[in-house]
Amino acid sequence: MTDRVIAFDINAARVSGAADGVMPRPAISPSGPSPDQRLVRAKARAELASAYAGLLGAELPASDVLEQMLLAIGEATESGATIKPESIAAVLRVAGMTASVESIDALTPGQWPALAQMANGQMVLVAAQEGESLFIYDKTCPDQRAEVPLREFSPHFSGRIIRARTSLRQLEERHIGEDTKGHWFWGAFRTQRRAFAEVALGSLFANILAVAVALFSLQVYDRVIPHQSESTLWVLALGAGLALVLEMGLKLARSGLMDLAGRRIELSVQGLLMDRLLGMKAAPEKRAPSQLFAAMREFSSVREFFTASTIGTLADIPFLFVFLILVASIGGPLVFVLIAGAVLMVVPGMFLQKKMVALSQSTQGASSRASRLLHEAIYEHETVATTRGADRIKRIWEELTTLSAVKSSEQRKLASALTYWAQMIQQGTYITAVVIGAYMVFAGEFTVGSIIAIGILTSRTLAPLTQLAGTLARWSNVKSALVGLDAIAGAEQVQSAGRRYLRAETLRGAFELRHLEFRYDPEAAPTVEIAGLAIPQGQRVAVLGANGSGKSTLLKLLAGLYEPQNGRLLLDGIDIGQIHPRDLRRSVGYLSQDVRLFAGTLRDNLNLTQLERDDERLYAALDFAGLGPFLRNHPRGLDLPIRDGGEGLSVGQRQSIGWARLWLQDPQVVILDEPTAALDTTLETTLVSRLDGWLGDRTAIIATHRVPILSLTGRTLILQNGRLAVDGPRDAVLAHLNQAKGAQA
Ligand SMILES: Nc1ncnc2c1ncn2[C@@H]1O[C@H](COP(=O)(O)OP(=O)(O)OP(=O)(O)O)[C@@H](O)[C@H]1O
Repeated sequence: MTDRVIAFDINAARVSGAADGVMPRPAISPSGPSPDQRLVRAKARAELASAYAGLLGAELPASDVLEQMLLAIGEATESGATIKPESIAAVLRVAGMTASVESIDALTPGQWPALAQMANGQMVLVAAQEGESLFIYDKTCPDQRAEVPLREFSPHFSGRIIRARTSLRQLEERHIGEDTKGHWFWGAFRTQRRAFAEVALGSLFANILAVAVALFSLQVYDRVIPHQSESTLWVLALGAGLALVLEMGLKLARSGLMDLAGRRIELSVQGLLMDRLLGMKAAPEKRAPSQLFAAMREFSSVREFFTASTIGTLADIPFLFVFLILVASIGGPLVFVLIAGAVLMVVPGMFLQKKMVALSQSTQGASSRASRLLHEAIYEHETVATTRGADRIKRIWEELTTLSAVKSSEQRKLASALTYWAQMIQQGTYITAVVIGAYMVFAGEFTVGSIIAIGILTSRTLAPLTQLAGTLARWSNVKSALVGLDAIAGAEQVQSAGRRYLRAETLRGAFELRHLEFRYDPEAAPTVEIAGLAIPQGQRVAVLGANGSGKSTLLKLLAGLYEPQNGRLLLDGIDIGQIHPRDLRRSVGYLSQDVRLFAGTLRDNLNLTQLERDDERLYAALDFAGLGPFLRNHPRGLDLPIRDGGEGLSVGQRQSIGWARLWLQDPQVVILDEPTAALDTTLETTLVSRLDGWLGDRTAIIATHRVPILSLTGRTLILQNGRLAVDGPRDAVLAHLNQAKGAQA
């Protein structure tokens, strides 16, 4: 009986046998499971979670789960614990499902499929329960299911299960097939519908209470004063005072609610914008980085607009009608004076919207260029100083700041004019209403109390419109900021929403190019144009060519960073665009000509995936790249600070960091752009001697001008103006080149 249950553990053991490509980790503590064992368990659990997601119709490859699990292992290593079911539930939630850990008292068919935790900590995937049997996922069985009697299962069951369900959003995406989230910005408001409904309700009551002061005056002037009734006066005053306190309480609650909703919207929108920015397809011909930078910065104007005070103003506007009805009931035709005043207050703001938007676009354009210049002046300070470029920068800076100051002052003037206009009309309406009211008193149609009440109501009715004039002026900033942000939110993504990519756990690395064309400038000749090229799995190819011949561009195409405009690029016989971007990035390593570092520590820069928790592995990577001795002797070692802008190491050291990152990634395909250009000859020779073994049967495509690295390759391609001019075995091509050189000499 126990054997059956232990057989579930065999899943873990079997998976451990398949733990290829994962570096062994040394044990950290003698007690408890070693990191190796944890890794094996994580792998087994990843497989189970993946199989479970599959049962629910979701695509969640084990490799993706494993990456999340490794993060969990890292955290657990520090606390000495192992992976908890909660972490598995969290991974399932990351994949878009709803998942929770539940304790159950009895085994019933409705609970499954679910992951069940056994008393010894193991996990099993229970697919179904029929009669007195459970069907358990077991990949060694022909139909991947093993039947286990309940009485054998129950004694070993811990009572805890992880239950996941497909979320409504996933169902919508799966069956309706369109992006159901709506507009990236306005869609976020939809999620806060409830909060806004509460705000509207609060506004309704606050506005009704606000009427109290007008009614108080009406009663005092018309009833209390003529009858000199002191007690009524105090009762009315008390009632009006109470209404004021209630109104304030309601407004406070309303602003708290709006603040909360605003914060939630901001967090979700900012998160979405960052996701879109990070997931953007590289399209050098379409967007300048400075535009993106400026657009993101302008989000602050959007944020400022949607603060509680603005939304408060907007929320009060619909209740203008409540006041108008009240005015009509007290003052009859006087309501038309108020309506005319209201129209006059907002019309100029509406008409001037276009001009305001144009002005704010100019201001934002100038300030975004100014910030790019500032960026250059700070980060490229040395170049500016040594190339005597300071005068140019200063001139452009002055031009841009003048432009931005003039445009923004025009904008401010217009906004002030609109506000003053609105205030003037508000006062004018008041005077007109009082004058007409006075005539009505003369004619005996009206009381003095009514005039006072109308006066108060006029101010209350038109007050939100005065603020609206200012709000409309600020709205122009938001409108132009949203245009820039739209470009980010709508940018083509590496991973398109709603698309099902081909999942490939590992890629072997056989490339085939057919009539491939790529150009940066749509009007110009192709930068790379290759009629046909096949690189078999495991081949090491050198790409040579003059500066600007298209080597880097070809490499970026092969790495899947750029998309060809024409032709096909196949990896392992599959169009590279079909492969899931995560799988592509996992299996295809790319070392660029210019290795960039990020602000933080050296450790952060090596461990960009956050999957590496083991400093020994980081040192092994640095040893491979030739930086080990330097860093071991350095007082800060892996904590070496990398400054803002990625400074802190020499160019050659940065290239070595690139090598170390590649070693940690351990990909099957390596694409290297001038990978030793910045290294000294000693380090280059050492690295090349290590590389032969490391490259093994990986496919390697290397653009280079250096001879030592050529010795690693067997085939040479020469590019000329983006076209393949020569393709042959290395020695033959080099001999031919030397002959040609000799003939020229
Ligand atoms: N981001 C870009 N936008 C526009 N044109 C580009 C861009 N990158 C490269 N180019 C152009 O494409 C052509 C090929 O450039 P590429 O960097 O691929 O050449 P390369 O062979 O790698 O040169 P090098 O040996 O100098 O590194 C060049 O004429 C270059 O001007």
